[in-house]
Amino acid sequence: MADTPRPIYRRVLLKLSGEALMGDGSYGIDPRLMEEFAEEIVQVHRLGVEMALVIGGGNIFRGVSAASQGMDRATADYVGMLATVMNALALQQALEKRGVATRVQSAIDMKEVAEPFIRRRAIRHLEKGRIVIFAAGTGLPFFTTDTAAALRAVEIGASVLLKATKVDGVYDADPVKVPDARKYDRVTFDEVLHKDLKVMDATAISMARDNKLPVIVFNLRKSGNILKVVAGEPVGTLVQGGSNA
Ligand SMILES: Nc1ncnc2c1ncn2[C@@H]1O[C@H](COP(=O)(O)OP(=O)(O)OP(=O)(O)O)[C@@H](O)[C@H]1O
Ligand SMILES: O=c1ccn([C@@H]2O[C@H](COP(=O)(O)O)[C@@H](O)[C@H]2O)c(=O)[nH]1
Repeated sequence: MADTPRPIYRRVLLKLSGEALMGDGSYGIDPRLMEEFAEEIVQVHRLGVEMALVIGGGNIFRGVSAASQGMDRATADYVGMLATVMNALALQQALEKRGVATRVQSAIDMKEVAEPFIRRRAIRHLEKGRIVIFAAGTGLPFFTTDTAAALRAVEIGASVLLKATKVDGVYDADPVKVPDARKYDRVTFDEVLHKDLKVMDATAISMARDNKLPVIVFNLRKSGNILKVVAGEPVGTLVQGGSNA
């Protein structure tokens, strides 16, 4: 029997791609995938890792796309933030089915479905072993859930920001558009910014850099990857400060 993985982090912020939830569909949530992701998150949580989650909304609505078709950008962004609340509630349900206590905290007040975001309360939930899902991004238009993830990670004192997405790391060009793009095992925040590598937005990268928060970008669609990353296995790309030597 395989050894139980030993986590190297005490508290993590896991950012889940909304788009990855679509699976092979073109919109919404693939229920089978949601169950798979929830199962893996619960396995990591059972290792004793304090887990906070941020989930994107790209499977339902992206403000910038709607704005390009004529919708007012701020309004479109509020719709996008509400989309992340839908994903958060669906994920909460999938986690709680597995017997884990969770709390959703929303950056936009909606007391019938979620707690408001209160930093000290979120930390207390984590200390009590609850999984906390941060919904509605930062609560502000013109931002993204990647920035919300970096912000919340810093606020709760997470040791690392894990960006679980559709690609298996940071490349020297968008691998979806450039088939021979080369993947980095490690890259600095400054390189990501200077080369304008768009795997995460610049605000999120700057916030992580300024607060010395390491970021690991990896593929959510490869089963077992979250466990591997938390156990310190070299999966995806590590983005951090300093040199890559
Ligand atoms: N240099 C790069 N290296 C890796 N991926 C890149 C790069 N440039 C652009 N990308 C794109 O960035 C995407 C990941 O970021 P994006 O913010 O769009 O998605 P997400 O955060 O996974 O989804 P969501 O917004 O739905 O939560 C990848 O799908 C990839 O095509
Ligand atoms: O702080 C935030 C976070 C998100 N938005 C809007 O929501 C959508 C979905 O989030 P993704 O990060 O793209 O998954 C985003 O396109 C924005 O429109 C926001 O305004 N502020």
